[in-house]
Formats: sequence, structure tokens, C-alpha cells
Amino acid sequence: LQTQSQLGFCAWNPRSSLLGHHACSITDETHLSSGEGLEGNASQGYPPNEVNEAVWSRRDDCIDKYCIWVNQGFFERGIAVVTTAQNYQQIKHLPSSATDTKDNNDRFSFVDVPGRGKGLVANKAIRRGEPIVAAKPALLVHRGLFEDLSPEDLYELLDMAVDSLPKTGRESYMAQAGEMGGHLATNILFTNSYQINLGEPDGFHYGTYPDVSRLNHDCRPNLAFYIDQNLTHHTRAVRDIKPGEELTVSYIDPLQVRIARQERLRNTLGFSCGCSQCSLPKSEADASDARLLSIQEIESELSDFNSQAASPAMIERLMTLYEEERLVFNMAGAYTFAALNHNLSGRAEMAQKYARMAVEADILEEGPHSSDVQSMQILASNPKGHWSFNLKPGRCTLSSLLSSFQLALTH
Ligand SMILES: C[S@@+](CC[C@H](N)C(=O)[O-])C[C@H]1O[C@@H](n2cnc3c(N)ncnc32)[C@H](O)[C@@H]1O
Repeated sequence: LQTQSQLGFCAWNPRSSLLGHHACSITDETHLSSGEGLEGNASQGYPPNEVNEAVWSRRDDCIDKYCIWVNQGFFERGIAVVTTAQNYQQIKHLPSSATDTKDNNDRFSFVDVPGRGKGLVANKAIRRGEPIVAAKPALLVHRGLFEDLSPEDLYELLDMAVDSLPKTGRESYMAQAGEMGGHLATNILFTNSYQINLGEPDGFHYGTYPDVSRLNHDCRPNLAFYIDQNLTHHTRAVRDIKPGEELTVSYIDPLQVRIARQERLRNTLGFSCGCSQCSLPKSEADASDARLLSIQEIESELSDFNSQAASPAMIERLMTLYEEERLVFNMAGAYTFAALNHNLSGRAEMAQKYARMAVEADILEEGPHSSDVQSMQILASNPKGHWSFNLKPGRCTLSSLLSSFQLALTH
């Protein structure tokens, strides 16, 4: 489950256009960069870790341009990477042991969830913002394998990669669920992988994280996740959670209407969603779909700097729709629209309020070092000095100032 779909890709969304960079959210791909001028998280770059190539070994058996690199000591369980030589240049920078992450595994237990296989439930009350787990990938596979290789070659490479892992890594990989049938290592990858982009144009990979692969999907989940520049998968609570509640994430774009969400999950991940939002009675599901369509319409309007329809009332309507739709795990984009649109129209105080809310939500949804957090921090710190202040066409242009002046003279 990556974020959007098994083999789907993150589209540029209205929010990313508005911000002027590629801002794939938790429901899209996670974007990493080498820090060499790429858009997105370019300012994060890779931390200045020493490259210890001695910890990586390359297996001899490459197929086409894809080879297997293994780091047996990676977070005690190892990692196998099937990729190109160029992408390996990025991967070899990954730190192999924790300096900053502490797992909180006492927060949850693994249980059987009726109709969904295994899942995670909270052992105790969890507050919004609390970290749940920081997971490391066991297998990273270049997207191109699925396009360039025959099934036989694909299966052979994946089997070799999994076999190269130390025993604990191999066992935890193979213990994950497989939903699609067929070749087991491939099936497990399809059922459990997240999309990861190491950088354009060729950095698309799938990563599996056995420590979080038991997290089931909910269209209105209680956790948000992001993957950082070290490929660590972070989950955080987006609302207060009671002991015994199942912990869930969303595998897909939550702003799609019910039928689209269900088709997406069925076609790309092979299951029929039984979450509370998908199980609503028809009248409530129709009302939910109508709200989701209104959200799309309003966001499209708010993403147009020239829109004359965008108004404070429209922004407040957007907030109400998000609240009614229980989209608490996906608020950063809506707050960003609100902050920028208020500022475009010269409402600095409202812009600052929403920019602060966007920062708080973005930290949960995209991580503290994401470019979105930085963009909104800049706006929150000085709305009037921000490029967007009073930029709305028709406001404070020379001609509007002149006509106000003439109006004043005639009275
Ligand atoms: C990444 S795994 C999640 C953990 C899985 N339940 C297990 O036992 O390992 C994804 C699989 O869990 C099941 N699943 C997750 N969310 C579900 C949902 N909302 N409704 C039905 N099945 C779900 C599906 O079988 C799906 O292919």
C-alpha cells in the first residue's frame, strides 16, 4: 500500500501548483531528493552521514540494469535494494543505525480484525500528535522492474533480494500478508509497499516496512504517515485515540468519492474496503460524496489566484466541509489554501492564523522538515512581507488606487 496505489503515481494537485512545488501528500508518493536542485524536499537533502560503503555489498547477478545491493546490518534486520547503479548512489548514504528515533511499540498490539486479517490496536490512550512507530524498510525495489523485466526475471531478482537478507529480515518480510496471489515475494510487495521517490527522473521505488505493514486502511484513519529523507516511515496520531481502538492509515487519496475510493482499492490493492466511511447507508454516503465534490470545487476555485469568487465565506465553508467529512488527517492542504487566499486579499491576521494551523498539520502529515512546513512558517512569521500579500488582482493595483483617489476628490 503505498499511498496512492500499487503502481499509480502522484499527480500534481491544485495545492502543489499553488505552493509552486511538488507537494505530494500522505496519499501520494513520498519525495526525497539528493539536495541537488530538485523541487519538493530539496532543501532537506541528505544528512551529512558518512558513506560507509563497506556495509553495502552488491550481488553479482544483475538482470538488465537492475542489481541487488544488501546492507546486512541495516537497523539489525538488514535491507535489500533492487535498483540501478545511479539510484544506489543515493541509497548508500542511508544511515544504518538509529540516532534519533525511538520506537513506542508498547502503544499497540497486533490482533485479528474481523474481515481485515491482522491489524494494530491501541494499548492505551494516545493523544493527537503522539508518534506511534518509526519503521525501517526491509526491501526497496525500483519501479522499472515491473515495466522492463519479464515475470520470470522479476521473480528471480525479488527472490534473490529477499534471500540476501539476514534471517530476521527475511522472516519478517515473508511473514507479511499477500493479497493478490501468485509469486509470494512479489505478492507481498504488491500488498504492502509504499511509493518512494529518490529523485526525478528515475527515482521511483516501492518500499516495504514489515513493522507497519499490519496497519489496515480506513478512509477516515486516526494516523497520518510520512517517509523522511532517511526512508524512515513515521506514523503519528491525528486525533485522540482510545485504548482498544484500531490504528489505521489511509492508503489512497481520501478526497475521492466513495465509488472511486472503492474502485481504487479493489483494482490496485485487491480488497473491498469495509471501513466505516465506505459502510455508510446510501443517503449518508451520498451526502458525503456531495461534500467531497464541493471540496474539490472550492479548492479548484481557491487555487486560482485570479478568482473573484474566492471569499472568506468560501474559505469557512471549506473548513466546515473538512470537519463534517472527518478529514482531520488531511488538513494541511485546506489550511494552506485558507492562509494563502486570506493573504492574497490582504487579510494578514487570518492568513497568519491559518498558516500556523497549516504548519501544525503539515508536521504531522509530511514531517517537520518538509518544504510545506517551511513555506507556511515563512507566511506565518510575516504575512505582510510575504510574496502573496495583497496580490489579488483588483486589489491595490495602480488603477484601483487612482479610482479610489478620484472618488475621494469628487466627494
Ligand atoms: C498492508 S496489509 C494490512 C495488514 C493485513 N490486514 C494483514 O493481515 O497483514 C493490506 C491488506 O489488509 C486488508 N485490509 C486493509 N484494510 C482493509 C479494509 N479497510 N477493508 C478490508 N480489508 C482491509 C486487505 O486484505 C489488504 O490487502
